[in-house]
Amino acid sequence: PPGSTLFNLQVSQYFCFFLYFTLSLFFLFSPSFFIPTFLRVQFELWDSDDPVPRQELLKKVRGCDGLLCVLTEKIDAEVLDAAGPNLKVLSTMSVGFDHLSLDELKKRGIRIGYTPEVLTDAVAELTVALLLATSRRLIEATHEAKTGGWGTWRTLWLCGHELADSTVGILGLGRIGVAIAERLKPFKVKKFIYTDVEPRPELAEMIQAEYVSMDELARRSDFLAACCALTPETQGICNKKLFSKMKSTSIFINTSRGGVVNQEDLYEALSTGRIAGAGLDVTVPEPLPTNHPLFTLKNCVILPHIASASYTTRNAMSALAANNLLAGLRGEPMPKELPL
Ligand SMILES: O=C(O)[C@H](O)CO
Repeated sequence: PPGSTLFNLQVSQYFCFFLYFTLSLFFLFSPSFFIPTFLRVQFELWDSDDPVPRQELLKKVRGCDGLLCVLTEKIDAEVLDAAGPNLKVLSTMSVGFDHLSLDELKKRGIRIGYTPEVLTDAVAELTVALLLATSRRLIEATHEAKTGGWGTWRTLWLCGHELADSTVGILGLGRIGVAIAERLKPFKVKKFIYTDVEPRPELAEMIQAEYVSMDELARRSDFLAACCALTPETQGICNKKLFSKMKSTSIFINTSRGGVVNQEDLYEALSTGRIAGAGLDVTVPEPLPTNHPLFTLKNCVILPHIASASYTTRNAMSALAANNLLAGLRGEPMPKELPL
């Protein structure tokens, strides 16, 4: 009878069926049903490997709902003002976010996607390669071999420093620091030490790393790898004070951001033999001018910011960046969202 639970149940069953049927027909005959979501987004592509010129970016970003950028684009108040109030999502194809004005983005309620984890293996691998190239003087050695410097076998010629029995220090322990240590362990490293704003017990346990002060990190490390993000706190943190405490046989490696190093201080430390060598994948500025003093040093190996440059990783980064953007535009949780 009307009013009873059974009636309500039947009515709601009929209603659900009707709804289901109507919606099915609608989707079946709606052209948009056959179009994947990404095609329903209108987008403009900067189809070049060179960075988009600033003026072009300021012009093209106007009225956009989302923006996908790489680390060469400085996303600051000027870009966000040019974009206007439509902009809801920013997706950067990078794990680093020092090119983004976080305060400005937060103020405007713009969500941010980034690409951690997918590049950890590639960056760790390159860091190890750079460390070995620097400590075993590979670049100098190939140069000597090619240019006639290779004479008879000589006892101390091109001797470097080995990892076996060494202490490796990590400045800023995160996923990448752990991945570097995991790869270095088979080289018979004796001890891993690290410093950070606070101890990171879960990560440290994975590599049996000891938490130490910055001073101790400098004094004890035979190899010191900077793996920290560039923040106002870490800006120029690898400076004269740090280098002056390091062993004269130690090797400094940086695959994080050039801004964490005071390059004048590093030049002095390297040119005076205060430390044995440095391997840098990142510098300030990028590209580093070819007449920069650091390029004159044999004990400094400089790479052009290629730590994540493997086909697999760059593909994974771009897919993740696109998926972050689409999820953000749909108002859904992003696969990797930067908490603000
Ligand atoms: O921040 C990053 O993602 C790296 O520096 C480049 O891959």
